[in-house]
Amino acid sequence: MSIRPRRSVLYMPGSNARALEKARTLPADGVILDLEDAVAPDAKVEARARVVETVKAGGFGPREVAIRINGLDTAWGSDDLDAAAAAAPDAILVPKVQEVEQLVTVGRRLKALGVPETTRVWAMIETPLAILDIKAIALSARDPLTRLQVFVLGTNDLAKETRAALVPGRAPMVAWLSLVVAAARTSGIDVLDGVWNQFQDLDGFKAECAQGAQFGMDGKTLIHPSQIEPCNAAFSPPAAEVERARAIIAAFALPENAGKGVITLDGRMVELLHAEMAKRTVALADAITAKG
Ligand SMILES: CC(C)(COP(=O)(O)OP(=O)(O)OC[C@H]1O[C@@H](n2cnc3c(N)ncnc32)[C@H](O)[C@@H]1OP(=O)(O)O)[C@@H](O)C(=O)NCCC(=O)NCCSC(=O)C[C@H](O)C(=O)O
Ligand SMILES: [Mg+2]
Repeated sequence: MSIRPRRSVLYMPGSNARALEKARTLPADGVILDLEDAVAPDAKVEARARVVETVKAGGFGPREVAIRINGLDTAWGSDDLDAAAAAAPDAILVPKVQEVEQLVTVGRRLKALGVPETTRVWAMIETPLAILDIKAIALSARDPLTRLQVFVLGTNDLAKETRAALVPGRAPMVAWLSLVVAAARTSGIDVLDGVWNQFQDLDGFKAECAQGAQFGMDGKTLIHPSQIEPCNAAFSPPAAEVERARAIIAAFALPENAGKGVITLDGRMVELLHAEMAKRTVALADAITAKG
């Protein structure tokens, strides 16, 4: 089982040269070089050129690199997509995806441009229509044309579009967040939680990381470097969980348990499904260790 950790993915405005420079050294699992909401209209064209140059220059090591383009219904989206395609990052993040057709359009363009299949598509889930049509959007990942790999929650836009409050604990959004995770799991899509805006409130941030991890999300999107380390910790399997997972795998490998579907380990029932979960936990832990 091969897993790419996506615990922490840091946005940086494409217009901020200093931030882009730091992208190669920060301990985030990934970075999103943003051309959309973090960049003012007057700075969009210059930011696009800077982001493309940055990605082409490489040097990101194990960090996954995504470019967030503007929507294809804006004045910049089409040129952003062509420019991002030429830079061939690990992923192109499409904002405000709310119907499958948007992903098909992007997939067709990448194919027509001959972009290597290693460049995948990530979709921002941040509108009411996306939430209501999340099953169809997730299932579209089964068509290789879409290259769909990751859902990125846009909780700020969700708050804007629905008028739901952004409050600690996120009670107004809980149903949407867990629905997105369930849909993603139908089609092998990873889920990144939305950002925590009050970046100086690290306790609040840690609580939201823990909540995202409990929902089953794979990681969280970030806005400030100070959020990276606590986020990595929150989305890494705890040592005790990894130890227990290794014990479960070892127990099922014992000759006396051969062919069994259920066993007892330390007074608890353990089924083969727990062994499958344990293998994933160990694979994730090993992938994190391998990153160094
Ligand atoms: C939020 C910020 C504007 C704060 O900036 P600032 O006050 O300058 O931060 P600091 O002085 O504390 O910075 C300290 C050093 O860290 C570097 N830094 C800061 N932020 C980043 C970053 N994101 N990436 C890389 N490096 C960063 C500074 O350069 C300083 O470095 P040094 O010079 O060496 O001391 C700012 O953090 C920021 O712009 N964050 C990103 C904002 C962003 O990208 N927003 C868009 C994505 S969020 C979104 O759109 C969500 C979604 O769509 C939704 O709907 O919810
Ligand atoms: Mg948004």
